[in-house]
Amino acid sequence: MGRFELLDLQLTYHGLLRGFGFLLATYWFTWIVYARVFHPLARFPGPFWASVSRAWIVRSVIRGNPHETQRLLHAKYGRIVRIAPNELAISDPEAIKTIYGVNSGFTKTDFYLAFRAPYTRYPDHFTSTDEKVHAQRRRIVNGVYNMQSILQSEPYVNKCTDVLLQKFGDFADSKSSIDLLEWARMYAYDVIGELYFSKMFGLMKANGDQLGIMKSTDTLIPAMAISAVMPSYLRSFFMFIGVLFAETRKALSALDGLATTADSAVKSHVQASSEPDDTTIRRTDIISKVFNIHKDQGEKLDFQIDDVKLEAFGGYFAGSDTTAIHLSTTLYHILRNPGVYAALNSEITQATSRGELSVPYISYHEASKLPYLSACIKEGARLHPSVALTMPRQVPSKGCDISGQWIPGGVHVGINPTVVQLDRTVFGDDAEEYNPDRWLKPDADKMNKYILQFGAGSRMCMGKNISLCEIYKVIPELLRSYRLELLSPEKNLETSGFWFYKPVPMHIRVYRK
Ligand code: HEM
Repeated sequence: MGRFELLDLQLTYHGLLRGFGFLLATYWFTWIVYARVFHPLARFPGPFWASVSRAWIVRSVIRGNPHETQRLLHAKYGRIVRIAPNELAISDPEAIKTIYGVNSGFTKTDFYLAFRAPYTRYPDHFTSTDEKVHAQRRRIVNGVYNMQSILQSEPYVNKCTDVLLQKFGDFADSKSSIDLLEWARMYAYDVIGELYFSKMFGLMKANGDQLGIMKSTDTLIPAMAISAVMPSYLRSFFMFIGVLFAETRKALSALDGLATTADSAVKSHVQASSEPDDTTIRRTDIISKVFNIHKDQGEKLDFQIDDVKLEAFGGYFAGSDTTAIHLSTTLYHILRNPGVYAALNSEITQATSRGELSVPYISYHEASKLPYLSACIKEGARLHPSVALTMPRQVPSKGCDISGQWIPGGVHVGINPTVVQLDRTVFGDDAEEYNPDRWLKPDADKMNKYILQFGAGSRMCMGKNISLCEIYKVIPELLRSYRLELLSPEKNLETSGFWFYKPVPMHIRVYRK
């Protein structure tokens, strides 16, 4: 090739690059002018970069503190903040009903698709975005999750509590300190194992993770949360890159292990149900009840074995860490406030001596009648909800009015429980403090509708009763047998928030009473 031809080629190449650069700059310039001036959300305040690109929200989630950022944003900009070109974060407590109320017409956004397991026949309840399909599928299993049904599983929860109490006894004797969050997690995972996989995963017995199942959610949930806030066209690429990392592959193979456990749990039901002499395993746990729906009405409802397994996976993903966070942070706040701890202890001691709390197992019904315990648990959920991101919904096409502002249809809006549950107009000037007494005042019930800990409306948490059953039972059980002490009560709770609002390790010491 001659010298002039090479020069020509270089010029063409540079020309192309310049042309491409020019086009990109023009596109960005036009987009920024549109997003800032002409977009239907242009009048809403918020950080500049959030108004022009989703990169801002992705960065905020990668940093693991969207809850803190959003609180600061609302303090600076007010009740409605633009957190992405087409998305608003809302802090107005009255908007909970508008957005999440039954028949509000708001639907879950594509945010949730990032959490969906691939290749399922129907979407799982949590990620379902079609309200009609969601209502149909949820109706099939709803009865399994009402409190009456859940309480038939109390003996399985007691079994797990037994192991936890034994372990705490060992820690008391060996005078070793333990991480409250880690033990709450092992307990919550083992309960899910017992209820959905017909046996504990064995985490508490082994003093640590088994099959990598806790590590698996530690890896996958943050990745899913980051993926959920990015533009949907980038997600597959992001997930593909993720799979190149050994950590992600390990997390996925732990899920394979779980699938095998689910398979064998379901298989034992299939086998037992085909035995003629009625020697069916008469467990009254969740997997058995869900399996029985399949057995009795599977064809009519199109509820197959795979749907039974999907239910088990839902419990594992949605019901373990959420419960552990609620349990451990509530205990943390009780221990950190000596007055609260003393009052709760006295309530438990007196109720036990009056014969109102059974030995060896406190029942849910008994525990739920203790007013101060209830107040402590509600206050724990309020001050430290388990979810740290806005729960986004799409505004119905007719648009809506929120906080006195008109919001057009199609826009994504959401409320972050960690923001709204600290609202001073509802909870008072001490909203950032742990004060169970606020729930004992005569008109306290009015505050219930501003609690988003378990979501709201038709998308309200399905496993709420499972978690409440665990938490109401295990807290008085632990405090009745042991004195717990925080190792560093002066330290504030540090947290990270990738969808789940996780505290960092909280070390405690255990003493026998
Ligand atoms: C303290 C424990 C728990 C907390 C704080 C919690 C929190 C939540 C929240 C906030 C939502 C609504 C999410 C949204 O609208 O974006 C939700 C939904 C859900 N939760 Fe829970 N959850 C807990 C325990 C459980 C358990 C034990 C299960 C086990 C089955 C479970 C299963 C689900 C399911 C299936 C949904 C989706 C419901 C639907 O859309 O129909 N959760 N949960």
